[in-house]
Amino acid sequence: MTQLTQSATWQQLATHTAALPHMRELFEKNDQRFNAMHLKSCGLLLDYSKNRVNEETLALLFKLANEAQLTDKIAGMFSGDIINNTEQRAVLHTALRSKASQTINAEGQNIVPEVQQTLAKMAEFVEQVQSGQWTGYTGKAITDIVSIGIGGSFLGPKIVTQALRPYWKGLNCHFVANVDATSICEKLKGLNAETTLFVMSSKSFGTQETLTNTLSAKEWFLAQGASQQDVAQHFVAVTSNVAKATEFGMDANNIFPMWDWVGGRYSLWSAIGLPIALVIGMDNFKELLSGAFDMDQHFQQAPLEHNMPVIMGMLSVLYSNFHGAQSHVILTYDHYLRGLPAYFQQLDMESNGKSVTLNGTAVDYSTGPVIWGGEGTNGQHAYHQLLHQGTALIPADFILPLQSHNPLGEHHNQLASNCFGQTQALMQGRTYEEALAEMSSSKLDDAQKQLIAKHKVMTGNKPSNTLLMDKLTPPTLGALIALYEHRTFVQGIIWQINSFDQWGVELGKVLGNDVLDRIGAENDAQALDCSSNSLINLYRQGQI
Ligand SMILES: O=P(O)(O)OC[C@H]1O[C@](O)(CO)[C@@H](O)[C@@H]1O
Repeated sequence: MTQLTQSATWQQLATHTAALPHMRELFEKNDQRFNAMHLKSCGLLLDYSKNRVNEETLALLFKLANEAQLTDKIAGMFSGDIINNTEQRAVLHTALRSKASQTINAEGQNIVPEVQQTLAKMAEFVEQVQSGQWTGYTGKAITDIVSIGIGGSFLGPKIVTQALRPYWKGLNCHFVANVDATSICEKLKGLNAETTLFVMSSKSFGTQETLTNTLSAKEWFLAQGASQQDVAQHFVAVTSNVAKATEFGMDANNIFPMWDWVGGRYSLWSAIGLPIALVIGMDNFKELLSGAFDMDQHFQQAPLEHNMPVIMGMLSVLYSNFHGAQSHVILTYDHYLRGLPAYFQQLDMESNGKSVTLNGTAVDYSTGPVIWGGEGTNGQHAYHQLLHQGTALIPADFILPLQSHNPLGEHHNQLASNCFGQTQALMQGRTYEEALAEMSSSKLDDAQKQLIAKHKVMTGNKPSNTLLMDKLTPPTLGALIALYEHRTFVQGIIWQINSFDQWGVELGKVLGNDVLDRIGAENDAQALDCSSNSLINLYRQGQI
């Protein structure tokens, strides 16, 4: 057993959680439960009262957090400690939303001035493109941005741009990530090369999908009548590999920097967010940063007991390690936030999908759960069935802005009612007696009623958090995303894992390239396992 699972607090949590009454009972006995278990900060309200906790559970969870020296670890991340120990890097995405007056050192150097310079460069570029001063090769203003990237260099900009649709300033934005040619071909259909600007985002400038898509975009651009020297006007890059980007044909002035101390899935706050800024404007982009900054302050300063990311992170630990939960669902009751579950999936699963501790010991407890989800109310007519009556325990986060950007008749009342109704149903469930009573006026005979009642029973006691905001705005979105970033960090600290590397994903890249060589080779593949050899050879034949 590891020290963690042997610890007295861990053992106490195991005993305590097994004996905790049903949430229905906890609510019946305490009508102040919401008052005691909600928290407001950074434009967000977290109601965590519908969780399998009482004061003692929370006290034990905070004890566990203290034993993991969570407060010191938070301070360490913000001050640039090399916490990504396998890549020997600091983890300073928080510096990207810092104030100009701050000093934050990475490897002994204050990085705030570079961050500010990059923001200024972005602001200048955004202004030029939005105002029409930056023109395409025939002198026309830019109308469309095509953002090419993958993973962290794609999903953040895409989801944020989608979420902030009401703040768009006039430019259209299209995102290409998949190496499947269908993606880029479909996106380019209908675009005019004269008015299209490509933003190539790749920290390494070496990711196969992004390079291939960018080269295809360039070929398309040249095929439309543009020349090689027009490339610089239509292709800009965000990368830490300036040499490779200039080799590609980009003007060194149009290359926006990235740094080793920013992980891909934490990078939307950097120049990787350039497509966001082009679409919503630099002022709104800065508001997004300021919402995240507020959450950073809260995370660093609030006591653990009143700290939103800490509470959410520790609740996740509770369900993963003491209730056997293998997954966690994120349900956004806002159409603009429909992409957020996928973003949080990347954030959490790439960060906490680990099975050895920082010092290489195999864990003997569950780490990151599967994160999934979708938009309410659609899921209620599909997979919510399993949430209510399936055998797996799946903690849920419900996210709802109180005011809609599109107030229309009864829509928002219905949306909110569904959101609250779901959390209530999950918590209280329906007993056999209640199910039977509901059928009292039915003409069915008793045996049939009893049978159906059994099928209608919902055990309840299913945990959920509800996150509210007044309205979805750049700062509330910034705070919301930073909240989940820090929640992910908290879990990683308790589990003693490195939340900032991704060796599994890296292996996939290497093997993919190896297979590509074999697909293009002259002779049939033979050196791999028989399944891989056969699949490659079938592919070479082009038919089964
Ligand atoms: O920005 P790059 O270097 O193209 O990498 C893209 C993505 O690839 C990964 O390294 C792994 O897929 C992600 O972490 C990263 O965001």
